Amino acid sequence: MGWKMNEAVETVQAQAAGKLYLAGEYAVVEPGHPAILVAVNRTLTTQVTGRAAGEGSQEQPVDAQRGRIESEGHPEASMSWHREDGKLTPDTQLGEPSYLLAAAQSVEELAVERGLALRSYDIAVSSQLDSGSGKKYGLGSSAAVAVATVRALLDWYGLQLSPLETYKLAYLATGRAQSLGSGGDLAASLFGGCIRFCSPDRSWVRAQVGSSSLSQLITQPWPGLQIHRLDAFGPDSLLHLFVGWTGSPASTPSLVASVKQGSADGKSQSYERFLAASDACVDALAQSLEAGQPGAIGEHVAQARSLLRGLSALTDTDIETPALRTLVESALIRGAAAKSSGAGGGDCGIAIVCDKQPQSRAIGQMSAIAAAWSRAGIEPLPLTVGPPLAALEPWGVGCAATAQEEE
Ligand SMILES: Nc1ncnc2c1ncn2[C@@H]1O[C@H](COP(=O)(O)OP(=O)(O)OP(=O)(O)O)[C@@H](O)[C@H]1O
Ligand SMILES: C[C@@](O)(CCOP(=O)(O)O)CC(=O)O
Repeated sequence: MGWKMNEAVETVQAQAAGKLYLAGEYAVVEPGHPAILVAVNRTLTTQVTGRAAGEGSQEQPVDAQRGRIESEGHPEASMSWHREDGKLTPDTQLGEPSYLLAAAQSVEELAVERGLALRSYDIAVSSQLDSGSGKKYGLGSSAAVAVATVRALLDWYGLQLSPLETYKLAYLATGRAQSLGSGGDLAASLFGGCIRFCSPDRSWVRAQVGSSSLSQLITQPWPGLQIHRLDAFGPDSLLHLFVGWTGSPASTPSLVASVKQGSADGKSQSYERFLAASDACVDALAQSLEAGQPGAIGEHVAQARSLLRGLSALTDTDIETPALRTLVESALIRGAAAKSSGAGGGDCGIAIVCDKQPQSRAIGQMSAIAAAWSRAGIEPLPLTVGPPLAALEPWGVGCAATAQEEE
């Protein structure tokens, strides 16, 4: 992030990373249940540029302010805006709720609470998370657009929030556009690297929204929410993440809704068993990732896969599609740990390979997996785990007692 001065037109920009789930999918939607996520080394950038003199200039009174929001490849989220009663409002009604708009409106609401004058500006979003030719990879583009836009506009208005407060603001913003996800995607996108994440109690958060200001809400502890850094996939790590794309996009909200519905009807005991087993599996995997133990990593990734297959059968939801199964099995027979990533139903699968020594056998193993995937119509994506982007407490001994946000 930074300021560029250009004849009184100010520009500020912020980036957010794409994400992938390694384990704990679906369980993490329930408050307090953990998942492991990584940020990838591809980002989305939001740029905010002040309007020069003329119509909609930032010097004009609030109600005369105007701007344009443009996201490359996303006409549904691009719009011209004006103000109604001070609120940033699209000139024409949008066909669907917009994460980008919700992010901008949330930061402005905070700015007003903190007594700042609203200004007018244009927003431009560019992304490395879609292919540009309409391909959707499942790298968390909606979370990244929310995080990058919140960060850029906070900077634009000179509002200084901690990373955790910024996370909460992005979570509240996305809740205005969609209300089913865990918020793990936002955490990976904002904090970068590899994290262990437990979702906040969404109904508690929702109940606070009416009665607390944004300022109060983002500074309060949130029950259930835990975000810790995992020391895995760093520059000296022997672990490598490998990602394949099945070529078919999936709708996370409808898969999550299907699992919710399927786990409700008289199946609560089996679902509770799934949650408990997932918690144990995620924490065992977190430990083995931090310790860099290939055998244990393989065992726990296999267990996470098998738990998802059980959930799939329990709830009649197609999580590991035939293409994902091919992706996983062709990585397994080449010695990697592998499973679907995220909600499944398409999108991406992951494989983890481990060098015996730095740069030893993994390169050959990875090219064998890439070749097998390509032959099977799976596209290997040239991704690695991205660097940490904001400071976080490490996970580890005693972490349950130091959970950041338990009341
Ligand atoms: N670059 C972007 N700019 C503006 N809006 C975006 C952008 N990317 C995604 N969105 C919005 O987010 C919503 C969901 O997008 P999409 O299904 O592609 O991704 P996603 O939620 O990130 O899914 P996944 O987590 O599987 O990647 C859509 O309404 C879309 O308009
Ligand atoms: C199924 C779920 O646990 C993971 C979804 O991951 P993805 O967006 O499909 O990569 C949902 C969530 O955590 O919001």
